Amino acid sequence: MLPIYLASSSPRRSMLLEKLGLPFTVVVPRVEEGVQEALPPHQLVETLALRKARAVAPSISKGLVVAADTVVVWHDKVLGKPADTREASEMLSLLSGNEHEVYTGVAVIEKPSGRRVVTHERTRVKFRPLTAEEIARYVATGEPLDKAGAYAAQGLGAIFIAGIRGCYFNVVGLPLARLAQVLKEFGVDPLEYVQNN
Ligand SMILES: Cc1cn([C@H]2C[C@H](O)[C@@H](COP(=O)(O)OP(=O)(O)OP(=O)(O)O)O2)c(=O)[nH]c1=O
Repeated sequence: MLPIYLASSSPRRSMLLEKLGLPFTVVVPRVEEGVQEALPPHQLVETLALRKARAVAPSISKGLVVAADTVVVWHDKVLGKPADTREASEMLSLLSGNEHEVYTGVAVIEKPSGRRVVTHERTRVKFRPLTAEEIARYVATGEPLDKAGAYAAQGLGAIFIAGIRGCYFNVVGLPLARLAQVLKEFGVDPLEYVQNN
């Protein structure tokens, strides 16, 4: 099986990829994540995911480089990671009582061939109405600050979620079912690996 390299600094993405049971190595990509507002969200996350995979690919001689990027979208407004606590509060006020979309782009580059697959997954998340006090208390925990849309579905942010339509793992940062389909295109099958190892 081709060795897998996860081009990500996100501990969440590592934990999610571990669920597939495949061995992998983390390589932190050095990229600028400037949000290009002009692109539609699915193109934006695919572009950013590919940029991360490309940043790592030159240092790999043989294997698959996997990268991802996640944004929250509310009414055509792309919400990345909040710059500070004020922006985190603003984002949560927008999401309060509404349904939003979470897009994660996934890029896989095969080395040495350079063959690549880039795709994305979209999940709809409905928030219950939040009070100003709840938002203030949640922001004070620090949890929202390094998360797209200023919440963590896998953390305390779970108490805001009234419902999810689509892949939950996509919300946390890596759409596992979609990724497994892409890995299969490169001859990597988690079920086959588990059976043989
Ligand atoms: C919506 C949501 C996002 N997030 C996280 C996933 C991503 O880590 C982060 C979005 O930022 P990203 O820029 O996608 O990723 P990152 O900078 O954390 O890591 P890297 O680029 O090195 O791979 O938001 C959650 O953990 N839970 C959630 O519910």
